[in-house]
Amino acid sequence: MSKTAVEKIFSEKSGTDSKSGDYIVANVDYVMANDITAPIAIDAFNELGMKPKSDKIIIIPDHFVPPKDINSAKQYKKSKDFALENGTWFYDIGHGGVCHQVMMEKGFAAPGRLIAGADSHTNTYGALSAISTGIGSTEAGVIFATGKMWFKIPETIKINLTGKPGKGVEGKDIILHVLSKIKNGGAAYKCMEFSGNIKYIDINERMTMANMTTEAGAKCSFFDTDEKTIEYLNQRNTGSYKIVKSDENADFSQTFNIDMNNIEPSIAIPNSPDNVRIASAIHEKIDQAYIGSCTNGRIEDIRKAAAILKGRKVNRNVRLMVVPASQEVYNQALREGLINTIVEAGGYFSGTTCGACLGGYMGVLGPDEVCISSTNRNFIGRMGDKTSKVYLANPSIVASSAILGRIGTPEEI
Ligand SMILES: CC(C)[C@H](C(=O)O)[C@@H](O)C(=O)O
Ligand code: SF4
Repeated sequence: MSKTAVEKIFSEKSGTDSKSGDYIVANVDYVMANDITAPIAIDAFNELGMKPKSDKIIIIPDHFVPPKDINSAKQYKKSKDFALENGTWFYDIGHGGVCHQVMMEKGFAAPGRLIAGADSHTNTYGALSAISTGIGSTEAGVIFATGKMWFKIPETIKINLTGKPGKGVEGKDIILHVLSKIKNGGAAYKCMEFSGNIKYIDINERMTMANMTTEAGAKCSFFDTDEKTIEYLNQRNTGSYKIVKSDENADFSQTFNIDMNNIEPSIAIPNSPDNVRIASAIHEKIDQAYIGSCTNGRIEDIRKAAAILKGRKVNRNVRLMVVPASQEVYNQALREGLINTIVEAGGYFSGTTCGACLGGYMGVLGPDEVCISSTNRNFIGRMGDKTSKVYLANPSIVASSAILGRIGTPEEI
């Protein structure tokens, strides 16, 4: 029987011959939790009175670290104590970063793996042909103890990419375009598989796209393994993995044909990531420009921002925040002199954290403030006060807007 990639991986992990719609219990390769979700998972785990499957557990404090207040210090400490006591994988402040970026960098994400994470953007590792999905914190606690979890195998929506992205079109623009078609919730409990001309899309951009499949409600995402995937994996300590792909005649629940020639640099306007407009049509005045997060806080994103900021100045009415997605990204930006460029332009460059992406700290928006952001969500109050507004765009547009003092594209500076 022909199968989709997701059907193949779930069949293998459950030792069954299953198809979409089947309920199975699967062996999970890794389970990840962060400083918000690990404390809840630990409580659930403790109730079970079992020994932890430590080699499968990865704890990555990121949301409110370095701790911003006493409560976040308690969450961080509880996560860290559990990790150290039980010998799980643990990436402390100074060694880690935003959980999804760290999962990719440290080689946990690899083709054919099944990874569960107590964070909704765990979908990101589909960029490396893994099946990875966000789960509840208490479910994560059960995987800590058993190494297994039940799943309903999702159907797969095929996103068939034709053509070639034009000038200024990045992975962010492609996924915003896809979201504008598929809509918020349009892929609920489905796998979004990107196929066709993925050769034009670099791994960092595939990560951005896989990351934002969560905003369509997708259970997971999937890109085929190609030369770019292998090149990325060869630089990481992945151990062995198995390349899996959908059969030609597999049963896809829906196919979307997207011609990348028709995609323009785009912006999601408040208050939903699927509320997408052509970037050149938006000129709103801004108070903050934010580059960071698991969506677009990678070295490639910071390079793009620095190239635009070089020799220019951030508008006096704007605070530009650049927050690398991991310590590795930070270190690389330092080596390449990108931090100098950004700081000399008047930007604020911070250590790695989720921080303002979810309105936590380090750039929270006040009443009526407007932010252009390279992150993934612009819901009401996402980055601060409920009257504040968030526009989502690629990092090049965020950097040019920081210079202009209003939303604008690199062509306008
Ligand atoms: C706090 C965390 C559980 C949450 C998520 O699950 O996605 C956060 O990362 C977010 O982006 O909103
Ligand atoms: S960077 Fe933002 S979207 Fe990503 S895990 Fe952190 S809070 Fe969630």
